[in-house]
Amino acid sequence: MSGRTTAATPPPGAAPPARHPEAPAPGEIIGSHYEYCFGCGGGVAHGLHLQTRAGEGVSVTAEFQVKEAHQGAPGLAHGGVLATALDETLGGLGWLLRVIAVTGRLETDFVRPVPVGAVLHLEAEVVAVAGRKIFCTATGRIGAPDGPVAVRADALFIEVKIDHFIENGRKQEIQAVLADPDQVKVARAFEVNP
Ligand SMILES: CCCCC/C=C\C/C=C\C/C=C\C/C=C\CCCC(=O)SCCNC(=O)CCNC(=O)[C@H](O)C(C)(C)COP(=O)(O)OP(=O)(O)OC[C@H]1O[C@@H](n2cnc3c(N)ncnc32)[C@H](O)[C@@H]1OP(=O)(O)O
Repeated sequence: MSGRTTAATPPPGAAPPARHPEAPAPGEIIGSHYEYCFGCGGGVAHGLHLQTRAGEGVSVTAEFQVKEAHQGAPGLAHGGVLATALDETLGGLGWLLRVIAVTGRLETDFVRPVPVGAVLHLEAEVVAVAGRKIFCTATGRIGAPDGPVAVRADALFIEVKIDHFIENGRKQEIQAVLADPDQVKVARAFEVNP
């Protein structure tokens, strides 16, 4: 069952996604975009620590082990945390297109409860692109890449420029990022996008 709305459905005339020639090779790990990202940063003690990997075509995979700090009901993952795992995995698709994009809409189906200790195997792919709008989908399966589907999402990501972060982020973090040459390299990597 899918609760996809028209907002997350590509309009007629949307283009099939094109893998960028400089996209990471299938199997290559896509590094964290920001050390203090709750989804992928190594600097967040109770974060999800997702490590996303490039897949075939315009797709990515990742694994998320549910920890005690991620509970909603006793012994079960919080739905918002699972949505975050889907969102972060979908965010990795920007690296395959070589665009910076943020979540505009995330429509999530919770199909099965996910116990603490379980590993959620996540997969996301771009379905279509229309201008700045990137239509994509993701699933999270319990225990194995072909395990039972626990969560799935349809999403609309919107391409933005670096200024989106510079103009909207809190000053102290933005200044710290701009002072870090490695982080600037990550942020600027997509600016020239033929
Ligand atoms: C130097 C410092 C930089 C440091 C950064 C470091 C690294 C950066 C690299 C990568 C980071 C990138 C991503 C992170 C990766 C993963 C994390 C997971 C992803 C997230 O967690 S990310 C956070 C949550 N996310 C937001 O924080 C967005 C808040 N939001 C906005 O900032 C605006 O809302 C925005 C920009 C989305 C759009 O604003 P806008 O003004 O640019 O464009 P506009 O409104 O015109 O929309 C254009 C077309 O999209 C349609 N549209 C828009 N929104 C829609 C919706 N909700 N439903 C249906 N349609 C929608 C319109 O209807 C129109 O469609 P049409 O063109 O057909 O009319």
